[in-house]
Amino acid sequence: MRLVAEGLSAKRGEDLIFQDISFEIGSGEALVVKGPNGSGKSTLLRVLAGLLPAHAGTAKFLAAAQPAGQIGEAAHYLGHRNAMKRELTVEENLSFWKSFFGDFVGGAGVPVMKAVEAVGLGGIAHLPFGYLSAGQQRRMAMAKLLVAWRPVWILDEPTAALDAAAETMFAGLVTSHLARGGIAIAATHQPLGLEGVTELRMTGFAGVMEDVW
Ligand SMILES: Nc1ncnc2c1ncn2[C@@H]1O[C@H](COP(=O)(O)OP(=O)(O)OP(=O)(O)O)[C@@H](O)[C@H]1O
Repeated sequence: MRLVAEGLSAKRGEDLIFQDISFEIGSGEALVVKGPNGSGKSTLLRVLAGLLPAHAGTAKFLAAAQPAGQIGEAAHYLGHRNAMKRELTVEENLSFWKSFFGDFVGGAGVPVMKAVEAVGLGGIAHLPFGYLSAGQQRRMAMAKLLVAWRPVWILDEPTAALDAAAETMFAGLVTSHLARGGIAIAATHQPLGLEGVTELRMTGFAGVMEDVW
């Protein structure tokens, strides 16, 4: 199983945000995307997840005995927002996502209550999501990654609003995911505590019209 990006570039409006990004990562590997504010990290992740079109280049998910596919179909995308309904309980939210996503070929998600325990919040799944603290909400958004199997995790600032213990917990989740043969791509300013990751440094062309450079 591999992700292969070749010559990717993306625009926002008329502005070219980045150009000619290529990388390849395989099963059990992680790519950490670094760079200053506005350098295009979130834009790159959104292109990889299929939420924005690439201006040029390709990004493919390749697995044995399957035709090359879009990465988004094989991926969980955890963006800046948690994508949970405040009025529904944690359990209701996670049950919704579990049935909505279903499992991608080759793996199975864990039961909702196990996912809640895995993020260290067993005992509060009956509460409306909106009652939780910012850090607890982020942890519950991470539980979403566990309830349905997706080989690829695309994570945008996953540990923002988390305390040190939660950062360690999250590094453990990603390490387990990689050990299961998964792939992770994370944009972050904070160290994730993962070993053996490939780093992609964005420099960014934000605000520069294409014909200027
Ligand atoms: N809808 C849009 N229209 C025009 N420009 C945009 C749009 N969305 C983002 N941009 C610009 O694209 C550039 C890259 O933004 P992006 O969010 O990808 O950066 P980032 O590296 O993730 O930043 P941060 O570290 O602050 O999260 C920024 O200059 C931003 O202003």
